[in-house]
Amino acid sequence: MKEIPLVVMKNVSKEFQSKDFMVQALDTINCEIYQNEIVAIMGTSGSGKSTLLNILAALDKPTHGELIFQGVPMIEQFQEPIASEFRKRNIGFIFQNFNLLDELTVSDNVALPLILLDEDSKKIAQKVKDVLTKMSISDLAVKKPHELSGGQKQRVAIARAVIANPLLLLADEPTGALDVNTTNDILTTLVQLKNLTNQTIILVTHDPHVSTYADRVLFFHKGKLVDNYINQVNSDNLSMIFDKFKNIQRSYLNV
Ligand SMILES: Nc1ncnc2c1ncn2[C@@H]1O[C@H](COP(=O)(O)OP(=O)(O)OP(=O)(O)O)[C@@H](O)[C@H]1O
Repeated sequence: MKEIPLVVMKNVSKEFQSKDFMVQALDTINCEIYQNEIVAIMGTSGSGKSTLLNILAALDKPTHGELIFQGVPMIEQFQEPIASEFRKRNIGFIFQNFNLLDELTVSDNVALPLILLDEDSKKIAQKVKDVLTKMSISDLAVKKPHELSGGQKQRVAIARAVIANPLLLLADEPTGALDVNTTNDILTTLVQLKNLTNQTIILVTHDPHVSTYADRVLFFHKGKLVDNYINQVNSDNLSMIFDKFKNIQRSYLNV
């Protein structure tokens, strides 16, 4: 039996109309994302990556086309207050700059999504304990974000993103502020998380090395989905991804 995709995009387009001209941020995107996949999104600046993440998170609405989430067309999910309810229940966010609240402890930062879901405080305490253990950061529970390294901050942010068991994790340059070793450590953690919990992760990156950790790489150019590379076992994926990205950049620069 064929697996039902977690997300289906059918002819999804997004246009931004300003006073004098129109920007085609996304142009007729057709794509399926499956459960338990890590999908990397690469593309030149302005190719529509952030617009795509915003639409997947119901922070913005496509101008044309259809999004189907778990087999159900998203219609009212693009309208508040249903949109924020949809996000709370289904989407976890990971950002380049972590977006932790400085005045709260690690535990309180991680608890936030469950507080927003009005969960019982005893349950929250147990879930926070469990997720901190899973992320190997139990020893950081009472620290404040300013006392942590970049890698530790991102681990806390990942714990916060997954504590409510969202179906989809959206990560915008999750390792953009980290050094190479910490980047590898965080990406290995995301892969383990995916294997452990069947998590689906969509991450935007400019870095071909980061994309080698994904199952699949989608390449965007001028709002179009122009290529799709499946990482292979025992293959030089880095060179393949690097070449594809370079070609897209070349055509962008017209050289
Ligand atoms: N709110 C908006 N109003 C008008 N134009 C917008 C808006 N948001 C994005 N755009 C335009 O849509 C296009 C795609 O933008 P987007 O931010 O999705 O690109 P990106 O691939 O994420 O770029 P980057 O890698 O630089 O972050 C760009 O031309 C951008 O200027």
